[in-house]
Amino acid sequence: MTSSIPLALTIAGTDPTGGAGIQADLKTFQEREVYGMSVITSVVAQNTLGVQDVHHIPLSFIEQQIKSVFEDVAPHAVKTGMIATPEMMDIIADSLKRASLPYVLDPVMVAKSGHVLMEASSQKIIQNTLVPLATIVTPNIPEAEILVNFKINNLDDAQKAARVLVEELGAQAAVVKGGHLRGEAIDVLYHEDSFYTFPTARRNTKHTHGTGCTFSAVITAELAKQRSIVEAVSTAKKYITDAIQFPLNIGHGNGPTNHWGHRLKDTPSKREENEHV
Ligand SMILES: Nc1ncnc2c1ncn2[C@@H]1O[C@H](COP(=O)(O)OP(=O)(O)OP(=O)(O)O)[C@@H](O)[C@H]1O
Ligand SMILES: Cc1ncc(CO)c(N)n1
Repeated sequence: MTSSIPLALTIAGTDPTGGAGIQADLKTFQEREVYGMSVITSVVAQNTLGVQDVHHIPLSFIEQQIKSVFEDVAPHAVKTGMIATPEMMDIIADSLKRASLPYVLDPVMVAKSGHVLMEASSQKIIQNTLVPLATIVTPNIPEAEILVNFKINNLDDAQKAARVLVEELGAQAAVVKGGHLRGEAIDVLYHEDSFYTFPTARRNTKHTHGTGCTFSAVITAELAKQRSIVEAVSTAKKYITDAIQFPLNIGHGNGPTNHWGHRLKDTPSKREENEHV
């Protein structure tokens, strides 16, 4: 039975402190009023200070989780986050090919803390298996550099990378996120022969754990509602800006963003409180 309620699925790793991975995705789906579902690839012992340990879920069990979801509650859009090994990529690619639905690929490689979340041997595999299936791929600057194989030092390079991801590597659209460049936080989208830029002021904060997961989860939620790619990226940029703007100050390190930040921007006292943070 097909549902009129938008349904989104995330296939990713976990963050027990709730700022990144599956937990961030589900919070984001909920805030965007989309019913959220999740398939876990790796259980990660991590917090705002870093990654302490990783336990990979056996391949057959990842496959079974995906089967359980699709046999009962077929999603309208899916995203993938942390996929650590080439073998996991292969089985996920097979499932996505069978399902044929909007697919957001967040090519998670390294956590903000510097911990590697994707085996080096997977970096080439992701290029050949998952990028060509993506409705949109959402790398940060270091991830884009690995995928396109050149350095990105400025906006021009980011645009060039977004175009390569589409025209040479086969994604339908690509947004290169500017969180790691200097100056304004500018994201660059390339889709249907056109560039779109989404600039915001860079917030001087250390609480950016899980920004990429949250950003791609919004895009997934919006695609589940059948919004266009440009509209979905624009909504994601606004949502993550609000989530960074109203920090929660949780944890001893790089804390999570505020997934309900978008609800606070119309509250004058909250806005003033955060104006100078
Ligand atoms: N300091 C900041 N101020 C404003 N916007 C930011 C800042 N840092 C990141 N962003 C925005 O957050 C979104 C995610 O970008 P970013 O490059 O941080 O992703 P990421 O590195 O994949 O995140 P993570 O690995 O922590 O999940 C983008 O829209 C980016 O422009
Ligand atoms: C599980 C997971 N996915 C993605 C990231 C990147 O933010 C993270 N830290 N942990």
